[in-house]
Amino acid sequence: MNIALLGYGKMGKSIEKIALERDHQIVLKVTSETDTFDLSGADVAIDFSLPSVAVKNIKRALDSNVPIISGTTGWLDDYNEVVTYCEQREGSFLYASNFSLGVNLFFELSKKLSQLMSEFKAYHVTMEEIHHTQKLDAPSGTAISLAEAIIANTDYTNWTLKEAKPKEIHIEAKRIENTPGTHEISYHSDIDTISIKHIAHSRAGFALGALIAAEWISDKKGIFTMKDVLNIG
Ligand SMILES: NC(=O)C1=CN([C@@H]2O[C@H](COP(=O)(O)OP(=O)(O)OC[C@H]3O[C@@H](n4cnc5c(N)ncnc54)[C@H](OP(=O)(O)O)[C@@H]3O)[C@@H](O)[C@H]2O)C=CC1
Ligand SMILES: O=C(O)C1=N[C@H](C(=O)O)C[C@H](O)C1
Repeated sequence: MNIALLGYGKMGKSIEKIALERDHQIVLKVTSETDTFDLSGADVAIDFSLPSVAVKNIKRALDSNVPIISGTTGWLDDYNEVVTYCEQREGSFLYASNFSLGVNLFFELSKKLSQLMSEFKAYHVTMEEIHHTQKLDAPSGTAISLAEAIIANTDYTNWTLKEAKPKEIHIEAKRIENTPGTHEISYHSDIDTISIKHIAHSRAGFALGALIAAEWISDKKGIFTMKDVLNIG
């Protein structure tokens, strides 16, 4: 497969390594230094760039009729607009806040736990996410996905980085050098705490998941999520 990398930073480079191992070719690498680019030689585009440029990149790929997956976080206020743009062009688009198999299993585990815990009002939920210090957005896209799923399955109404009021989920976003991504969800009562935690040991899981998604979407039309790719949930 001929792959265009829209963003060639920490994730773009991790994806390149695994792509070459899987016999794909990288035909384009776009960075902040790139003035103009041509996607005509690409079978699929993979966007891991910046919150401020992701929407423009995704639209560029859709305009070129190239299937696009995006892992960039922090731009989701524009998600519905991108979906409409994709539908109008009958294109192919997949966004995931986290491409790793482990986190996608963790999403399912958290959903089931939230359904169980919603009956037990003595417990309240909090979340902690830890990432490297270069991360631009907080909370992480993964933490937002986790919180939104809890909200959909319980009486919680919203998440906050500030002190939580009743029915709010407090998310603590910590930044520590060289931390690829850790997410922990805890249900606290006066008597005890129940926690589940996912720790990424490297970026390899995100990169492998992104490539699997790129391979999967390359011959499809529509708007997808990792649930479609992994067939879980
Ligand atoms: N969904 C998931 O599974 C994961 C998502 N992420 C998300 O992916 C994004 C990227 O992460 P990461 O690789 O660590 O970040 P980096 O900062 O390491 O890389 C960002 C890249 O985007 C490039 N860039 C800047 N401007 C543009 C532009 N206009 N068009 C295209 N590329 C541009 C940068 O260029 P330059 O090199 O010149 O600075 C750089 O190469 C973040 O939003 C992060 O949260 C990260 C890991 C997993
Ligand atoms: O910026 C990162 O590094 C990561 N970002 C994603 C997020 O915001 O959830 C996924 C992963 O945790 C790494």
